[in-house]
Amino acid sequence: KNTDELDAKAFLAQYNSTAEVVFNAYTEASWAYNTDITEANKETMLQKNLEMSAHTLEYGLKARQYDTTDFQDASTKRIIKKLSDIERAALPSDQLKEYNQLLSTMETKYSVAEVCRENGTCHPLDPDLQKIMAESRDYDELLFAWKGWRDSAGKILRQDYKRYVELANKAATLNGHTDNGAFWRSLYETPTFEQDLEALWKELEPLYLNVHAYVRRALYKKYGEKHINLKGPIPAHLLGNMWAQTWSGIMDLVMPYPHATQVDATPAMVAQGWNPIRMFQESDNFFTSLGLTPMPQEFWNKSMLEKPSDGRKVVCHASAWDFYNRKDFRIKQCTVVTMDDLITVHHEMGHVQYFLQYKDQPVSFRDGANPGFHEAIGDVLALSVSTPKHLHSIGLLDKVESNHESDINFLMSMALDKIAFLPFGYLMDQWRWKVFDGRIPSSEYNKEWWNLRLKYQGLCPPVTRTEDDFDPGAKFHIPANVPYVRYFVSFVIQFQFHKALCQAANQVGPLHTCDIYKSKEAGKLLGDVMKLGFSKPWPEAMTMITGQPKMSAQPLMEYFKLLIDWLEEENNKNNDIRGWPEYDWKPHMSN
Ligand SMILES: CC(=O)N[C@@H](CC(=O)O)C(=O)NC[C@H](CC1(C(=O)N[C@@H](Cc2ccc(O)cc2)C(=O)O)CCCC1)C(=O)O
Ligand SMILES: [Zn+2]
Repeated sequence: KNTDELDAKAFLAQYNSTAEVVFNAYTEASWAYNTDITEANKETMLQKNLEMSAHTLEYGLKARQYDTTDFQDASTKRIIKKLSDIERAALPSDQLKEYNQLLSTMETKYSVAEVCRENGTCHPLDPDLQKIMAESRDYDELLFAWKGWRDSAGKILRQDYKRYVELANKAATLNGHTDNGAFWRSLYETPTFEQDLEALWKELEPLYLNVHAYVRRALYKKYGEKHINLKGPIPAHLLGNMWAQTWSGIMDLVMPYPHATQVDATPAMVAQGWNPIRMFQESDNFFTSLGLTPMPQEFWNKSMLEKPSDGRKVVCHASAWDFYNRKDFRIKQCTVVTMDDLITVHHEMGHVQYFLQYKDQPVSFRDGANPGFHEAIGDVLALSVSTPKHLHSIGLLDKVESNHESDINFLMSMALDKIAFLPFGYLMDQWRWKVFDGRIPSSEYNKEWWNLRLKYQGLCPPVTRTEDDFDPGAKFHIPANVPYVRYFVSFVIQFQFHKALCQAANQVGPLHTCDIYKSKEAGKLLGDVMKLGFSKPWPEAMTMITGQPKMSAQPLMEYFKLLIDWLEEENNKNNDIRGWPEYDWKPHMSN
């Protein structure tokens, strides 16, 4: 083994400069494919992916030659260790080709899927089916979209997925992991990661049960006892979202005080003629108000901020892209003019801000401190933007009342996204970790999916599901091979960051009214952590922001304190039970 540290540093310098070229070539090809799905673009992307894996293999095998035990430089040790895991490049070349082919096939099938009516009109997920799921209040119309999407996008992926699992696991074991889920969890460098997550969930579950009970009562009023059992799970297609992962789509059905102030800025955005560019400029303005970096001109020139109208097939699922040349950063988003998408704009811009802040790190450190950090940045700023005070300041709410009823309305709208999301963010990778480690065989993919959906979210399918279905495949991240527990982590830590930044900004008053807009102190705190990238273990980054190294549910619960007390009282008044003891109840099925 080579113990020469200077030799290792020279090796890493060579890695870094060659990696930028190879990663850039692949990212350009992937962008070309994602923004114009054609066979030719797919072939080019697959070719560039193979070239990137060849580079990873060559340098990974060399990295493994070093014994870094006595190295002085912590960064050199850290990069050598990271390069030594060569992921899919460990596969024999024919299986690597098969694996890459599977991934692009699954993502393509998902992205081009649509649901057709008897009259022949067909609906893509974006924007058609998403709009139906958020806006329709017709039980059967919702069922048409919900079942149709799973028939068109989920079902057809089952066999591809089964083979993908085998190859992903093979690559993981060739890199010394027990399975692919263990590899994914290793990115958090936290031996107690699973226990920590379970402890957070146990702390937060009572909040979710109160929101679930309250929303179930509202849906009971709307859809009646044929479709809602006040002691049972909620049919999964009634929550305002295709996956019931966020529930703000049904805010109109659950608003506690309909006569208090509105919280939805969408009508004002539309009335004032906002367009996608304006939404991104507004977000850029918020970031620069904190003293963070403005989007470079190349971002505005090369991003795809709207669904193309020239008939091109694109991957509409929003995403942020680092082209690994320290200059080129883009967002691809089929933006629609709604408050929901203004939040997503901030989420994606948070990724690009992170790219900008760590762009001068070695390539191996151009990542979040952990994947949850990368997901949290944009959402932290969105917590300030979402306040009635801020929306009023940018002309999207005509009046702001700071009274109890308006507070409860606002907190309910936030809870329908942030609290409703927690069980979904947690269960997605519980299902995948069990698939990867074999606890869920392919013969039980769908049964176990619905067991987790019942256990954590208290949902049931509106129609019978069988193993002919593959409902997990109907959620982007599953066919797209994108881990998901990062979002659960993000939804917890973003409130820790929000609290810390509000303190840095000398904001007084309750956490849910804090707006860090224009605070250079808050911006510096966040910017300094983003500059680190992946160069330090994430507890160090957590300590830089919050003064302590752990994930904590306390700031989230502090933020929602008023609502938690109100819900407890309201659900008691209605004699509503928390949970779904009649767990095997099934909704009436008309057809
Ligand atoms: C090249 C590349 O892939 N880059 C990565 C970023 C990176 O790794 O650098 C990336 O852009 N990933 C796409 C993904 C998109 C979105 C998403 O999928 N969100 C989750 C969960 C959620 C839900 C509500 C919410 O408020 C926040 C998150 C979902 O919708 O289920 C869609 C809407 C928001 C974020 C993303 O941005 O995380
Ligand atoms: Zn994200």
